Amino acid sequence: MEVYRDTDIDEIGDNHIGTSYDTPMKEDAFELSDEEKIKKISSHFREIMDTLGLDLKDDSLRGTPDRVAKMYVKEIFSGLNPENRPDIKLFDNKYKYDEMLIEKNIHFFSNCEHHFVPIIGFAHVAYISNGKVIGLSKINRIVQHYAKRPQVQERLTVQIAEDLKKTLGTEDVAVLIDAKHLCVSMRGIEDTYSATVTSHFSGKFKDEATRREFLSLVPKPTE
Ligand SMILES: Nc1nc2c(ncn2[C@@H]2O[C@H](COP(=O)(O)OP(=O)(O)OP(=O)(O)O)[C@@H](O)[C@H]2O)c(=O)[nH]1
Ligand SMILES: [Zn+2]
Repeated sequence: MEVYRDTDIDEIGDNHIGTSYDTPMKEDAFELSDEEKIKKISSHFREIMDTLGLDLKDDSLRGTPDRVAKMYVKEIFSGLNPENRPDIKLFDNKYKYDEMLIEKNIHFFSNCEHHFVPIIGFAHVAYISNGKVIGLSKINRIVQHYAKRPQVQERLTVQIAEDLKKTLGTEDVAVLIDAKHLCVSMRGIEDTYSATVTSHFSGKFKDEATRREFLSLVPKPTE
């Protein structure tokens, strides 16, 4: 009898498992300007509304396609454009601070890439300085940058961790995300209470004691 193993999953159907944590983007993703993208999305969204049977002559609905298009490009999906990655200035760790620094309770809104409805949650991020110190708000800005993309929580977690590692020149980074997916609560299974917890620990945070210290200092995932 054939025994099914979890590792067989990538050979089943076209369920290809990639190795990259990059958001899958087309080669020509940046050929259109923001203004051109807004125009195109607006026209497609008008079609969606029209197909749903909405009267686009109504004065409240008339501007919606433009509003949605602008919101996608300039606001909730602005993190797809690498030019919008925040400028990060590092400082020397003159104070020789050698314990972990935690930026906790970073509240974010993202959107699920499967259903395009919100993911709402908290990120808790920590690092141990390797000589450089990052401005606190820049940690929040990095989280917001990757949150402003269609996402899955696993990728969001890894993208934040990998960016910080590169920026700070250290492997000693931890990221914990506790979030609610509206695609699970407002539709489908309609579970209002479940939440999703993901984490990434690398460098010194792989040590049991360091990981435990981090976990003891951030809020427990909602019970
Ligand atoms: N791993 C992972 N899955 C997610 C995330 N956000 C949403 N999903 C899931 O993605 C899956 C998409 O599965 P499909 O079966 O194609 O979609 P669906 O028919 O709408 O699924 P239901 O939500 O179960 O109705 C769902 O199970 C979602 O709950 C995420 O961040 N990570
Ligand atoms: Zn979803």
